[in-house]
Amino acid sequence: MTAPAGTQPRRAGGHVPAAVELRAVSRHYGRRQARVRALDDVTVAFAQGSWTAVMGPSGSGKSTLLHCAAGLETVSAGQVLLGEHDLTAARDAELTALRRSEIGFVFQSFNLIASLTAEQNVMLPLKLAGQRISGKLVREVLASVGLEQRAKHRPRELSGGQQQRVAIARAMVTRPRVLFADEPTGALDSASARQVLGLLRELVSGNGQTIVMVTHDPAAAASADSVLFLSDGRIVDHAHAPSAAEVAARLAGLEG
Ligand SMILES: Nc1ncnc2c1ncn2[C@@H]1O[C@H](COP(=O)(O)OP(=O)(O)OP(=O)(O)O)[C@@H](O)[C@H]1O
Repeated sequence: MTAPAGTQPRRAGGHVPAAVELRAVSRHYGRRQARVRALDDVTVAFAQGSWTAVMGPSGSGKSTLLHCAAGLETVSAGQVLLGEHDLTAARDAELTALRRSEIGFVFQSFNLIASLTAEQNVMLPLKLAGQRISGKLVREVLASVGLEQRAKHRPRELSGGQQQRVAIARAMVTRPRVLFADEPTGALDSASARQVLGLLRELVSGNGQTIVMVTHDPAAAASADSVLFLSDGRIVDHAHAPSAAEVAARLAGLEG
């Protein structure tokens, strides 16, 4: 199915290129009777500088979509394009390099390394990518998430919201083309969640960052520019700038 045009907004002066695009992507698990079609012929383009939330009932394929788009999972059919790179045609070494330089990933459970300080966690992707580590850049990225005073703190010395902001700084330090977020506010209280969503908004509006975010929370989804709804591995609905109440109503319709 082709996603509605709103997923790939047009702006004055022409067409906004896609940061990441899925073309007729399917992903199956298992064989024969046990076969599950987690994604079923999904075509969607996420425009540069857009923030899209992905919602749907449990098991509808949200995480599978995110993982396939980020090159963390192979697809059974179709193509995933990250800018000019075809992830589905990339060899392992190229895929690893693309994941390190072009993709940022933020998880519900933060996934920070407990023994490292905030700044060491933020440096890690640069180290892994074999890039020069600039202390100035690391300080700037930590400052951009409001944690310049916490550089030397370890994760256990930080609140959940602060840990997630370190995780966002870590994901952003390589200046990725796309930031993928899997339930980034799922483990946070509502005040910390609002702060993290405010930070994501700044990244999109201030830096033109592209964000694709899976969430179960209608309020979080309503913070994005648009919301895609999945059901049984297919895109079944799309809303542009909906309110949290509209998101909740559409989701209830799918879960019904
Ligand atoms: N490794 C796997 N092996 C077999 N089936 C899988 C695997 N991963 C996911 N699935 C199945 O694929 C379907 C989609 O799963 P996915 O995790 O993408 O859904 P989701 O919408 O993210 O769900 P939730 O909201 O519960 O996290 C489900 O039926 C799930 O059981």
